[in-house]
Amino acid sequence: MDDPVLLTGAGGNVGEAILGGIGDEYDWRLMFHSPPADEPDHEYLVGDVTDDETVQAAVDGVSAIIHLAGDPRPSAPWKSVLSNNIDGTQKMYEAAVEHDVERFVYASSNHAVGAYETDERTPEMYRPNDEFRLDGTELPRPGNLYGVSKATGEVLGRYYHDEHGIKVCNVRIGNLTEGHPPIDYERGQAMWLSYRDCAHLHECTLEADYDFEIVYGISDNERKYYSLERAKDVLGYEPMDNSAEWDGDERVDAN
Ligand SMILES: NC(=O)C1=CN([C@@H]2O[C@H](COP(=O)(O)OP(=O)(O)OC[C@H]3O[C@@H](n4cnc5c(N)ncnc54)[C@H](O)[C@@H]3O)[C@@H](O)[C@H]2O)C=CC1
Ligand SMILES: O=C1O[C@H](COP(=O)(O)O)[C@@H](O)[C@H](O)[C@H]1O
Repeated sequence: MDDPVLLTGAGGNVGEAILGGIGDEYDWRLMFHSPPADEPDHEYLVGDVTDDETVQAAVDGVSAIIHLAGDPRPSAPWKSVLSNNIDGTQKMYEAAVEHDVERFVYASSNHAVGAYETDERTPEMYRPNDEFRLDGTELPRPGNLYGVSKATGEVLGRYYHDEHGIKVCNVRIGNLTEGHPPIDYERGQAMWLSYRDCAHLHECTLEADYDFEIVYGISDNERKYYSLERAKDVLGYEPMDNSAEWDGDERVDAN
């Protein structure tokens, strides 16, 4: 990839995981919401994804976008997700099409499908021997307004792909936690995404050949209710981590 890759939300947790793993592999253009404390190693700009001028400057000349910026709180109120997540994502797509960007990788969420976790299915579906799997072909089923905004971001991608041909990969990220899986949290362990798997998965989204995809972004956890088949088959994702190999913050079954 010769032209820069735009990473929005670069100062957040997912941005940190991506840059920590594949920071040296690409010519990045980073977008921050507020000025970074330390001088970044890459070209960067500061601004809001709902601001047209900033978005135009951010997108001009890039070949791909990994769009992370937004309000990540499952409890986020409508006003915030409407602006930061939905309007911000639509503006990014519009500019991407205008500037002939080849591919758009969108940070969707487990919360776009959170309401599949019904009282009848839980907590068994968080456990290794349960066979219930979501695979990305199911309809969105959000359990909160944040999830509604993430599902809407996926649908925006569907529209911009179908109408304008941009390659789109929606990554329904699980629970990104650094170092070890979430502790005493079965749901989080079932959808753990380690930092190194997060970086590798995003590298796959930048390299693989696809048109429009919805994949799950989790590690290869023994206990899981999201299928990784699509991410493996289409993107070539080869996750290295598994929450079942951990007892709290201790690795009990090292690779
Ligand atoms: N961390 C996780 O486990 C998961 C994260 N995600 C998604 O991944 C993305 C990144 O999440 P995190 O890094 O965890 O969150 P974060 O809060 O650490 O990072 C988000 C970044 O976006 C920036 N931002 C927010 N609104 C903005 C706006 N209007 N304009 C420009 N920048 C803005 C924030 O300043 C922040 O640096 C989010 O879209 C979130 O919904 C989805 C599922 C799980
Ligand atoms: O989309 C997200 O999901 C993760 C996991 O959800 P949780 O409700 O089990 O905590 C969340 O931690 C993250 O903040 C959010 O952006």
